[in-house]
Amino acid sequence: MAFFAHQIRRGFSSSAVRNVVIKQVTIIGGGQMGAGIAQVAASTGHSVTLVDTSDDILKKSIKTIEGSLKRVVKKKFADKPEAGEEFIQKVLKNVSTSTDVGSAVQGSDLVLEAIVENLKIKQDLFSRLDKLAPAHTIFASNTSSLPISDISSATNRLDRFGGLHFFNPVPMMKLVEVIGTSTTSQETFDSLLNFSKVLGKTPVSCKDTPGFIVNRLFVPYLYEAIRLYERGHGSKEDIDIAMKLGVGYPMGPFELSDYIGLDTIKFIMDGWREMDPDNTLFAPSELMDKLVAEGKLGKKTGEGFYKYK
Ligand SMILES: CC(=O)CC(=O)SCCNC(=O)CCNC(=O)[C@H](O)C(C)(C)COP(=O)(O)OP(=O)(O)OC[C@H]1O[C@@H](n2cnc3c(N)ncnc32)[C@H](O)[C@@H]1OP(=O)(O)O
Ligand SMILES: NC(=O)C1=CN([C@@H]2O[C@H](COP(=O)(O)OP(=O)(O)OC[C@H]3O[C@@H](n4cnc5c(N)ncnc54)[C@H](O)[C@@H]3O)[C@@H](O)[C@H]2O)C=CC1
Repeated sequence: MAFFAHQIRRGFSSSAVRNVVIKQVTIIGGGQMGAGIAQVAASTGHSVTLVDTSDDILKKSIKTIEGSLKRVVKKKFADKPEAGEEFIQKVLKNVSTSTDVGSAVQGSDLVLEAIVENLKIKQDLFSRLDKLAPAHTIFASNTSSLPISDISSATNRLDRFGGLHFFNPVPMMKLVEVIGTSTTSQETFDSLLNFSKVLGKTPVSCKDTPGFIVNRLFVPYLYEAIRLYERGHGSKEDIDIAMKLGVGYPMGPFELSDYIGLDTIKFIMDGWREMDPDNTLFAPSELMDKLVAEGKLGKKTGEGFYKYK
């Protein structure tokens, strides 16, 4: 009886496949997160295809991966620079790029999406991919805030769809949140959990609730720091120093907001406010709205709360 209940909870269906050992990975979106995940997957021996909308963006993604790998080997192969260079070349060989999602998903065991944080765009992508990818392929989203079940509803593979939420910078951050919806099969969930471990990360299991574990606690904190500054209760610099030295956070909330991207953070909060308008934790910030409207999105555009030039 317990086993049966368990099967229902995870939406075990006749179309469910066995535990998939993930070897070939397609990552859609070659921005900060997609490039980082591609790097870590390729470094752990996976064959990776990175997809974005133009070759220019993909060239930038590969440059980012190369730069990040150089930082990794500087530490890991400090006394053996030749072995370090060999490692970089081996990892880069595991990554190919494409602007054609149709061909990129052929033979793929896992399609992991890390494109813009917008439900409609993610749904459109997965709806197309559902028709193009092999039957056994697992789909996962790296969304920061959107319900996985809303994204997966655009497909016919509800049992083979879950969330894999990585943290920025991916090569450094050890956590992965693994999200199962009420229809994710146990096999799919286990495959995603195992994949995270093979990447050298520590997975935690999350319910499909807004912001999962980390962002539900973390994004309201970032917004409260901004509102505190707007109320004139502290300078950006002092708030950053206070949170670094007072509670040992490696970055202050303004530095970290710029690092993540103000568009991503604002999108998360706007979505939650729409769902729960009376929750004061989700109150907006005029300054955040203004900076995003001006295209000052943080480090990636050269300016956010601070300037980077
Ligand atoms: C929005 C969401 O949905 C979820 C999120 O991601 S929320 C954001 C979560 N992330 C955080 O909270 C990040 C907080 N910051 C940190 O942990 C640290 O500041 C950090 C890991 C980013 C950098 O570490 P640091 O010691 O403070 O600074 P830094 O001197 O730049 O880096 C030290 C070493 O780390 C490594 N490193 C840092 N970033 C790296 C990267 N992107 N790739 C590879 N190696 C990197 C390098 O070895 C680097 O040495 P070099 O500078 O000599 O190359
Ligand atoms: N920035 C962060 O700290 C974190 C972000 N995330 C989530 O990861 C996702 C990506 O975020 P970032 O990498 O920061 O964004 P980004 O803006 O750096 O990169 C997004 C990339 O997706 C590409 N793209 C957009 N639409 C596409 C499509 N239809 N097909 C192919 N490529 C497409 C863009 O060209 C861009 O290169 C978002 O869902 C975000 O919420 C998750 C964890 C942390």
